[in-house]
Amino acid sequence: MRYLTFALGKGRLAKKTLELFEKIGITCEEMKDPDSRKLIFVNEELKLKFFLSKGPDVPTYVEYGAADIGVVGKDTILEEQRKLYEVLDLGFGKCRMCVCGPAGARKLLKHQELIRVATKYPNIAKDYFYNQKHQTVEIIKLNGSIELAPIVGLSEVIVDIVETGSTLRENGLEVLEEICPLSARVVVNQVSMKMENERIARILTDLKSVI
Ligand SMILES: Nc1ncnc2c1ncn2[C@@H]1O[C@H](COP(=O)(O)OP(=O)(O)OP(=O)(O)O)[C@@H](O)[C@H]1O
Ligand SMILES: O=P(O)(O)OC[C@H]1O[C@H](OP(=O)(O)OP(=O)(O)O)[C@H](O)[C@@H]1O
Repeated sequence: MRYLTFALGKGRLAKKTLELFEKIGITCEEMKDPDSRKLIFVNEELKLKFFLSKGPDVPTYVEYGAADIGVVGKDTILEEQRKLYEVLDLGFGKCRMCVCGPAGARKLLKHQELIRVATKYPNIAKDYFYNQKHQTVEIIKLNGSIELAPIVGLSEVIVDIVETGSTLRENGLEVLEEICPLSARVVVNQVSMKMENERIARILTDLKSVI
């Protein structure tokens, strides 16, 4: 039997993902060591391998078949636009993709003005403004602390993740429009889905029974 390989994002979703796998009897003790710098872990008995990558790289590993299965946020799936199957909503990592800014920016959106949009998610922002709202905007790609952009005058609004809303509140910003709800999803390589259908289907059934 060949190894089934799982790609997990090493950020916020990792702990809950491992807890969920543990509930269905898939454990990888080694992965829980917070001091470890090791990136790939093997469970010989179950013939499974797990590796930790940057979240946005999970869909890449899965598309190319370097991983059979991945767990990643819906935001990353939408942004990366990789060829894969999204098969299960795990129901954790819940948050929303939103257009945010100071209250005063509301009228700029309403009047479809040519505004600047700062974001870590340029593809999601483009799709929302160009295809859904038919509003021409300038997209400015940032890599983090997106809420800074409207405060320092880099952009009028941002497209970013909102979970509790604390970051917005503490910076005098608010949700202006909601783009879509987000949560952690299981993704599967398109060839693995056929070649390893039985094993993958069993894992998905087990996961569904505990979420
Ligand atoms: N408050 C939140 N902020 C950001 N992401 C969240 C939040 N709540 C849940 N998530 C989900 O967790 C996923 C992982 O987020 P995390 O911040 O750990 O890594 P990342 O932003 O993908 O990568 P990095 O921070 O290393 O650039 C996100 O893609 C999103 O789906
Ligand atoms: O609604 P809240 O609960 O405040 O969470 C949302 C914030 O958390 C994320 O940032 P993160 O901590 O990943 O830092 P980053 O902006 O540097 O990526 C996200 O980009 C928001 O800034």
